[in-house]
Amino acid sequence: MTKNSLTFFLGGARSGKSRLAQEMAESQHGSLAYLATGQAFDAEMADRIARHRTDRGPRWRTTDCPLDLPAAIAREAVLGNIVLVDCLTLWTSNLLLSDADLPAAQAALLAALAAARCPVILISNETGLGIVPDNALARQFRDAAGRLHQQVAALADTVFFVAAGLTLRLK
Ligand SMILES: Nc1nc2c(ncn2[C@@H]2O[C@H](COP(=O)(O)OP(=O)(O)OP(=O)(O)O)[C@@H](O)[C@H]2O)c(=O)[nH]1
Repeated sequence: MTKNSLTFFLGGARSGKSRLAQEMAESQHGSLAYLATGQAFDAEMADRIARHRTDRGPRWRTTDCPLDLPAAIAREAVLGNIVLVDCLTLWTSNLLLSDADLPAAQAALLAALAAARCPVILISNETGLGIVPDNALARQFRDAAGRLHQQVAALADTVFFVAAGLTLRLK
């Protein structure tokens, strides 16, 4: 990982991608910034978030950014921290559910990533491998996530696909 490298971990739910991404960040010297897009809408998610916080330990500083992820990346980049974004999937779904301008938000994210002068590691769920969802919102989500993944992967220096705790290097 170089000073301003961009690394992208893409994989299924519970594939191990968060652990692998965290280990990569923790192997570096420097301050660690965790940008969380998840929101505790119910007790199960609150519980999961609490466990993740404990597992990450005191070296990490966490910022919640369910919507304004590009600004959060820009702030951390100024500080020169190692930035881990978990995850683009929930960010996309948060934007869709809040009726935000998705193409504009995605363009702002790509601009923030291109401008960042610090190592950034991004995590996202590959949700596009199943059959066509039968509701319109799910299809909109799947298409938006797929398009974003292509753009992030094009910008990234390194891209891993994660399955069963193992990585396949795509780029
Ligand atoms: N708000 C908030 N969300 C968090 C925090 N820690 C983790 N999360 C969210 O938890 C989610 C990841 O957790 P899981 O759903 O258990 O992981 P997963 O991606 O399915 O599983 P793996 O592939 O094994 O990483 C991400 O969407 C994060 O945003 C936190 O401190 N605050």
